[in-house]
Amino acid sequence: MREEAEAKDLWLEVKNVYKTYDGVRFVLNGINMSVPKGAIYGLLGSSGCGKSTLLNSIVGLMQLDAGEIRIPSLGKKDIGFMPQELSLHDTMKTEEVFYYFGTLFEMKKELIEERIAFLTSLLQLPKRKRLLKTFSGGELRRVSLAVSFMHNPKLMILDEPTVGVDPVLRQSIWDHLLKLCNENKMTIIITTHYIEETKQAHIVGLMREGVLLCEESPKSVMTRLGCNSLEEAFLVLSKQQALTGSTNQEENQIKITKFNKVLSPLSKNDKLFSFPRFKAELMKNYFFLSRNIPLLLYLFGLPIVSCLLFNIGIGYEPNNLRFGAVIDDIPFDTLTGCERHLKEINQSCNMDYLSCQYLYEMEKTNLNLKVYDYLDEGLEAIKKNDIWGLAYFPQNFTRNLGLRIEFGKDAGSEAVDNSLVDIYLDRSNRVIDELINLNIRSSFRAFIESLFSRCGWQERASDIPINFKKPIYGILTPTFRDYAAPAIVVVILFSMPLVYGVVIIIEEKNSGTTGRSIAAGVNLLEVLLAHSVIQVSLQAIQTCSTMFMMFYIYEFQFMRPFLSTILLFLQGVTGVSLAFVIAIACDNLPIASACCTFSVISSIVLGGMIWPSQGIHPILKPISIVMPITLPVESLRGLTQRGWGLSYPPVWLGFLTCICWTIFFIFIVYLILRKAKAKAFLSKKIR
Ligand SMILES: Nc1ncnc2c1ncn2[C@@H]1O[C@H](COP(=O)(O)OP(=O)(O)OP(=O)(O)O)[C@@H](O)[C@H]1O
Repeated sequence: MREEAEAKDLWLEVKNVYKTYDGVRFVLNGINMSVPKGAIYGLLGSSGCGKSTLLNSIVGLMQLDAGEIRIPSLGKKDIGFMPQELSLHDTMKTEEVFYYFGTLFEMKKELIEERIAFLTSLLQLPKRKRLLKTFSGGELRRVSLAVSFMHNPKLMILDEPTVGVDPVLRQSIWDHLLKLCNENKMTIIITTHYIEETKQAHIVGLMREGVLLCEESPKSVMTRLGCNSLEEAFLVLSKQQALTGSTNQEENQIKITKFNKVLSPLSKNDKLFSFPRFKAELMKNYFFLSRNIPLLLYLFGLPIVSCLLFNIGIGYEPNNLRFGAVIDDIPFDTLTGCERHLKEINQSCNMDYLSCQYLYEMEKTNLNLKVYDYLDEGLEAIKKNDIWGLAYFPQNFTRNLGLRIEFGKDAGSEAVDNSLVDIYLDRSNRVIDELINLNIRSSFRAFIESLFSRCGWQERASDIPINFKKPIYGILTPTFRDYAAPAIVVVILFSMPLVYGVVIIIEEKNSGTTGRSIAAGVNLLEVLLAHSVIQVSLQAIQTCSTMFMMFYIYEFQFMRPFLSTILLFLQGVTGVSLAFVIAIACDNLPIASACCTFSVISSIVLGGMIWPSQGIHPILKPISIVMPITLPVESLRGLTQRGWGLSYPPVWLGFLTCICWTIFFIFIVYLILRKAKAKAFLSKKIR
């Protein structure tokens, strides 16, 4: 086969190729094409006839349904490809684009500079320091054309390079192409809408509805059909095709099911990994990131802002909670009256007005008391949301409580029953309800302690006989913030790379940048490795800034700093690898965003941030345990709050979880990429 093509001196042969996107209509419908060495091959056809599909299939970015592409003597490095769309990051400068492709093609710096100077003058490119996003459409096409010339390839594949270019420049591009063919024996395949300009080509292929209607020199086709222009010849051939109806869509449908999926030889890379290509990718990612100030602010600012918000917004006790009281056992009907009385009793052992004494302690908490005259009035206030609850002191409360305190176990049941304070609550808000409950109990203890102290009785005898000693781990009075802090740190570091990675990779994919790089020789391993290096570096910075905020500025308990840092870093790497899975598997940004949101929300809900994983429903428990953040959160608690080391199972299980998930995600990425379909998918926007 190879010998056959070489014998004919063909650089490229396309044999009987078929391609359908929807399984119904054939965009390429049995195309045969032969491109001799050193020729300009003009591929002509109306919009949508399949030209770009054919070119993309030739450079290996698309899978064919049947047929064969033969490129016997050329590798990826020998091809210069200019896709129909720009497929370059528009936040890069012209010179950066040149350096990116130059590095990728392993060109020396001097040679790159030489080519920049030459191509800038030939194609009248704008200044090399300008960002692509400031260019007009025509200027962008010229830059795109220039980079495909960059490395003096043997075969140029140009998809509409002259669109939007003024006629004089168009002619000079054609002159240059002819010169390259004549002097350098370069072979060029060029598609264009301007049919007449292909008169200068050595061969024209006229394409319609996925079929090549003819393939011969412009002169020969015009002579054969007796036409004065190529435009006219194309019209005649199109009419003939319409009359014979030679597209045979149904027949082909049957044929194709028998064929295997076909890829161009150019889809293969010479090496699994090349350092210059990796370096070029790294360079491109760096340029992209360094130009994107909002993105940088997001990446470096968000961990800090999240920590700030967490510390400002979460865990502080709600204060000024409105609470009512109805006092039926004493003549004072306002708190002011109570206060006046309390001043009178001063430090004495006074057993009068005990409801007042209790309310006085209650007011010292974060309850904002309001006294009502009647119980109904107070209950109405709860219903109207004026107060969160109400304490009702029945008649003779003071006398009965006094009896209860004085006679203890000998106090009669009447004294016990009538010394109760009735509490009515709006329990619709669990957190506030718990807080009010706590305040009611703690102020009662304070009131009894104060009474015992003033009466010279053993103060401690009034307390419940339970003594909380200094905690073995943790602090004496932990708050919700202490509980949630390790989880929020893990969630931040897991979700940050997730969002960033997915957005960047999908954006690159959809803009065709990845596809163009792949056509130029980069492989997906290099693309992902370059992204990994950038992401892991960002991850390291984000880990340090998050830890600085939480453990240095906000002084959360922090033991085992080294192991904690490693764990958090690994957690971020898990996020990066999950980002790769989502970005490669998902078709578009909204679906990918939904996947990210789901991953983050399920991690927060099931990962032990809001509620301990030990209390999760038995059905969800196994899922919760294997979630990427559940065990790492426990591990971080063990490290920072208990000072445990790697020998403790809760600690090493966290590390193991991160490592296992990372390996699993990388394996999924590998499986997806192994499918040739993914290659076409990655470049689906290259048109
Ligand atoms: N990814 C895709 N999924 C589905 N259909 C597609 C896809 N890409 C192209 N097509 C369809 O295939 C047909 C051929 O498209 P192609 O881009 O190859 O045409 P073309 O000849 O290059 O057109 P133009 O000159 O306008 O660029 C069109 O009808 C187009 O809508």
